[in-house]
Amino acid sequence: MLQLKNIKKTYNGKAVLNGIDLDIDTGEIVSILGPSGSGKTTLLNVILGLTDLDEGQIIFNGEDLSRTPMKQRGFNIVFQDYALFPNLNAYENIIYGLKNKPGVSTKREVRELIALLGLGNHLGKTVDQLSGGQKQRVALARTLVMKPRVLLLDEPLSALDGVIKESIKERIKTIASDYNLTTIIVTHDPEEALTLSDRVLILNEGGISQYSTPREIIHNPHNGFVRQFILNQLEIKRNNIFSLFEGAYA
Ligand SMILES: Nc1ncnc2c1ncn2[C@@H]1O[C@H](COP(=O)(O)OP(=O)(O)OP(=O)(O)O)[C@@H](O)[C@H]1O
Repeated sequence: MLQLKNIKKTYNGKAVLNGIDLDIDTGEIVSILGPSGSGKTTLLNVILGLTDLDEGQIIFNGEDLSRTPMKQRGFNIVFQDYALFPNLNAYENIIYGLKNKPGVSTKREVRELIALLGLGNHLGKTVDQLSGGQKQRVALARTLVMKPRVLLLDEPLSALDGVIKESIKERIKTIASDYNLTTIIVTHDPEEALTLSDRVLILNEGGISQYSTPREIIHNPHNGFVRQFILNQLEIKRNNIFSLFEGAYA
């Protein structure tokens, strides 16, 4: 279990995270959802160890990691822009991290992961020959071969379109369940958060507005912000689609 206790972070005198308390069960998918500037990326970076926290604790399976350097936490992130090495092909990108830590994944495990992510036919392609969805899967594979203890994903679906988005979503769910891997995802899209996650953390101005299952958020929004920001966005999306066809059957 990953526990965040009273996490605080201030930039230039402004509280960006103002006391976040959170428990995430092992194998759970949690989305961090909120408007621009609400502190999503800062929270992700604090968990990763890229950003130091000012106050509070990060406890993983009972071990206090609050001051543990990023590399020793054993958490790993897929960045929004994938950050693949352009001079390497897909396969070389996937196994890159194993050069320094051989044996973390066996050849068989790497093969299984490549099959799971449907990358078998794309291994020889250079990065610029890969589509957005393929790049995302290579980035996921490259991270997963290192067997992170927690997987962090920064806006993993934002650059992808409809069908590809659904396919990546399903793969993320499969990975979290097959590997019992705690997965934390930053998104600004309520639909993504609600359809992908076991629980959704809704941030507003550095504080928790609601932390619940998608079902609970839909049926029992805890406050006006959740209703306004999250549910209204979904309603607007829905109405936009339905208004397109209004009168079509008249
Ligand atoms: N390194 C930094 N130095 C100063 N201020 C920062 C720094 N990083 C983030 N901030 C500020 O902290 C606040 C939260 O930023 P953060 O990037 O966490 O928000 P976010 O919810 O991820 O936003 P977005 O959806 O736009 O990416 C913003 O006001 C931002 O300007």
